[in-house]
Amino acid sequence: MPKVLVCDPIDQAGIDILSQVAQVDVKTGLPVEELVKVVPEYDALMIRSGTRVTQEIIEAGVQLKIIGRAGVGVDNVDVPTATRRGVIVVNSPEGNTIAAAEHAIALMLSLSRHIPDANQSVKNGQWERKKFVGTEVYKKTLGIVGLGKIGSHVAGAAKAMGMKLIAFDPFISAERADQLGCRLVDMDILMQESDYITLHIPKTPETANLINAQSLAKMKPTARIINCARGGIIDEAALAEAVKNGQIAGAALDVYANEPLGESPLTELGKEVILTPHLGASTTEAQVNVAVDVAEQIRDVLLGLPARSAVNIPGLHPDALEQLRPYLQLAETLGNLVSQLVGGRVESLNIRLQGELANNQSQPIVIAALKGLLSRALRERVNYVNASIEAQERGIRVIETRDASIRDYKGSLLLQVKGPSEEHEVTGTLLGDGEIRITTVDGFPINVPPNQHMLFTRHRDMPGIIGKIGSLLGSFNVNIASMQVGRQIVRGDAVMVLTIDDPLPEGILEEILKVPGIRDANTVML
Ligand SMILES: NC(=O)C1=CN([C@@H]2O[C@H](COP(=O)(O)OP(=O)(O)OC[C@H]3O[C@@H](n4cnc5c(N)ncnc54)[C@H](O)[C@@H]3O)[C@@H](O)[C@H]2O)C=CC1
Ligand SMILES: O=C(O)C(=O)COP(=O)(O)O
Repeated sequence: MPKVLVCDPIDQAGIDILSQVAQVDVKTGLPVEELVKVVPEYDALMIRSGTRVTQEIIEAGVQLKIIGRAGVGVDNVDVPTATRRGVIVVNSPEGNTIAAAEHAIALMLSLSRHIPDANQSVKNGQWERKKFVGTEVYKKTLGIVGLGKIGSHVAGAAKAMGMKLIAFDPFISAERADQLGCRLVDMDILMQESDYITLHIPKTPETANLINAQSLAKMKPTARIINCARGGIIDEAALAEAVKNGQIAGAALDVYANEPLGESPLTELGKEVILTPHLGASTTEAQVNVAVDVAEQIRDVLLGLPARSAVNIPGLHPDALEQLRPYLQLAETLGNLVSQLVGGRVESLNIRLQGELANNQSQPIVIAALKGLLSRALRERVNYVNASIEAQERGIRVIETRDASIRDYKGSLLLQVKGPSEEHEVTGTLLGDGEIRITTVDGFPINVPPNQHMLFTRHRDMPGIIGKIGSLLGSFNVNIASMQVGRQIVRGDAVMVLTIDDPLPEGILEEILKVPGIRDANTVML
């Protein structure tokens, strides 16, 4: 049974799902050295923001197949190392969107009405109405940095409160911003015009220290900034300084460069600064959402199925993935088959999506074909995560074409593979029930389901050959399950495809090649 290590607190609903297929150990708060020691026995890790999955941990995780982040940000995972090692990294892109957006709004209103300090004052037995006079957000300008899922939800809520919206997001179209009632501006304008600024961008090398002493100096003295995205996007020392000097009116932070926060100039400031301990995703609803979402993906991957939100495999909407899943299997099977026909090194793959398949997103299908193609050489080391990198590093040229006009089947896939000395092509399709059929080999029409043990021959179409092969296999005690011959012209060349119950015994291939009229013979294991 596979083993999953849960390193941060996650909802029981996720643990229940994982337990269907794996032994689940919950060990939260392990120091790195301890994690490096225990990780070799685990097939999967499930984490939140509390665990940093470093290169050292991933490299020690010799069995690791998947790292599941029960949340959005994967900046605490060394994704490039995971990718190189073929470890899938998944997250839950939408599970905590609402929770994080509502927390940002809560912080904005808390800042404008001094709610945390007012609450504390009443609890201390005081009644200080004058001290806590606030300001309204109505008709004030909210500057949203990052108009993705969380930023968009914040925009909707802020709009409903009558705020004016401006946004900075270089990857969002003006039409999308328009739909959300936002005016796209550059970062300088956003800093200058906003009464409130809220950050909803990932932490990347470009966004680190995006808000620094220089940019803070552009803000209005009445303006406030909220960071519910990631620590390290704001220079905390510069922010503390700006608040202290009255250069800006206040700030609310949920995330910090180092967590837990510990000693910081921010904790010494008064009611102008509100600090929460990374609570953006901490709602009952969000925790169930992300735990279930990520646990289901870990379960699927451990069962050999694709993950729907892998951050290091080409993204595909779950519905599209569901529809494409049988074709991924087809592509992988054909890749595996044709690589065995070619025999050794592969120089190029020409992949053609035909019929209705031509209208589909090709990238996952190409990756599946490459995975199949490399599986003989790399075995379980190759997967959907690293197949493209492995192919690239081996210098395999990939050419993709589409032909919607080919209507021999509803949708079919053609793979042409060139090696240094041999070149082969196969086509396959799916039947109504999703069963795979190999429909051509080197241009010869056949109709064969893939089988664990197969024999492919190329021969001259002449009487007696089929009988001879049959007797030869019989003399080696090989049981034939099915046999098919495909030809283009009578007494020209033909292919023969046999499915057999057991692997071919040693030496038999040499005997087959001696049969007059046989030009080529290959065993294939699928
Ligand atoms: N405090 C908390 O507990 C939580 C924090 N988060 C953080 O919130 C961030 C945003 O999450 P989502 O909205 O779901 O992500 P998203 O991917 O939907 O949106 C991010 C947006 O940022 C934009 N962006 C990227 N680089 C940018 C740059 N240099 N300048 C301006 N815009 C840029 C992107 O175009 C995208 O529209 C996450 O990366 C995560 O770090 C997410 C959930 C909970
Ligand atoms: O989802 C995110 O990116 C978050 O920051 C939430 O972090 P958490 O899972 O609450 O440790």
